Amino acid sequence: MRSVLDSGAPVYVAGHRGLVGSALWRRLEAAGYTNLIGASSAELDLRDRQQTFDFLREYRPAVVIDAAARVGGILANRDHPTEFLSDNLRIQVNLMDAALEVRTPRLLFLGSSCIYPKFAEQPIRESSLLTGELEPTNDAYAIAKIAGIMHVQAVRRQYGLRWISAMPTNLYGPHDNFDPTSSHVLPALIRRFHEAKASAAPEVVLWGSGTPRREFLHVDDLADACLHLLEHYDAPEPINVGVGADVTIRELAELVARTVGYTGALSNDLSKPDGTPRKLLDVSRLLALGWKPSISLEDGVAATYAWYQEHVA
Ligand SMILES: NC(=O)C1=CN([C@@H]2O[C@H](COP(=O)(O)OP(=O)(O)OC[C@H]3O[C@@H](n4cnc5c(N)ncnc54)[C@H](OP(=O)(O)O)[C@@H]3O)[C@@H](O)[C@H]2O)C=CC1
Ligand SMILES: C[C@H]1O[C@H](OP(=O)(O)OP(=O)(O)OC[C@H]2O[C@@H](n3cnc4c(=O)[nH]c(N)nc43)[C@H](O)[C@@H]2O)[C@@H](O)[C@@H](O)C1=O
Repeated sequence: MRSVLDSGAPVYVAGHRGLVGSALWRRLEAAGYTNLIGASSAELDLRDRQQTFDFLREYRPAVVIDAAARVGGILANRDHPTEFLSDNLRIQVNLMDAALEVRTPRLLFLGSSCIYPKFAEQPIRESSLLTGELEPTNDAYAIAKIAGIMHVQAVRRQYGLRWISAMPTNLYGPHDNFDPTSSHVLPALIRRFHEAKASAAPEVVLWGSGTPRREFLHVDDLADACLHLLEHYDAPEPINVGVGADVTIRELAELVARTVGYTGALSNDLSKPDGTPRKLLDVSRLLALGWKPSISLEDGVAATYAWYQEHVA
């Protein structure tokens, strides 16, 4: 019988048109996978239980990667907690219940570093989960993700399926969301500096104080790590995925400004939230599995800016 990780095995990438899903698709294709399955949210709304069960019953994937979610930056999370909770719970519960019914042997659930307490000890180990209060701007989203981790653990315990969870740090790359209000900081700054340069604006405004620290992983490295985990990781605990280093938002802005070629001033809008002061992941468990990132922040920002110029600007 074919192994679930053979290149001919049907692999369903939920959310295959998004930042993460499209990178997974590229990585799986590059690895020779020939039987990839995907559906847009217009074709298959994973919040709809019947549609989700019909889809999984038809395709019976050997591997499911859950990269479908309602995702957004700090303001989208702060202002739409109801949708971030409800949509994400429904998407992941429907997907996992349907995958359980067809006994999908291997499933990777993607969470986020925001599951950890706001003031977790740095770098954040997986064992910090549920040891303190969450960051209020994204607590609803974090609770949905924590429920997903528990869902994976429950299925493993009760049904013996080899499902796993990974917790990526902040991601960026091609096919990101560059919308000025709903996006994450890195694509937001690429757009803002590009537009400021084009209009010769004297200054660019950063949300918040610029002092929070964030860790950024290029999405192609994340996709590579996901494949590595599907091949080498099989345990109930979620596993962190990051680069093991972080920068301040001010430092990130200076890097993006240099990349874009913007030479004006930087100022701060202190009416916007800072969010978590720091969330550097401890990635020692991942490194011990023999994986490491290969794209530096400088190279990744340059490549993402080139992609933005070609596809969005
Ligand atoms: N971006 C980041 O910095 C981080 C992301 N993650 C996690 O990675 C995963 C993917 O995020 P990312 O790629 O950034 O997000 P995107 O917003 O780029 O992509 C999300 C994908 O989910 C699909 N989707 C959303 N709602 C539905 C629905 N109701 N039914 C079916 N499909 C749906 C979308 O489909 P369509 O395009 O067809 O509408 C889209 O392809 C998420 O679980 C997120 O939590 C974790 C850490 C950081
Ligand atoms: C991935 C992660 O993403 C979110 O958490 P976050 O890390 O706080 O995300 P962010 O990228 O939006 O902001 C990072 C920092 O950057 C500052 N900042 C400056 N200027 C802009 C700006 O223009 N846009 C944005 N978005 N932020 C800006 C901003 O004020 C903050 O201090 C959650 O959705 C969470 O749920 C989650 O999982």
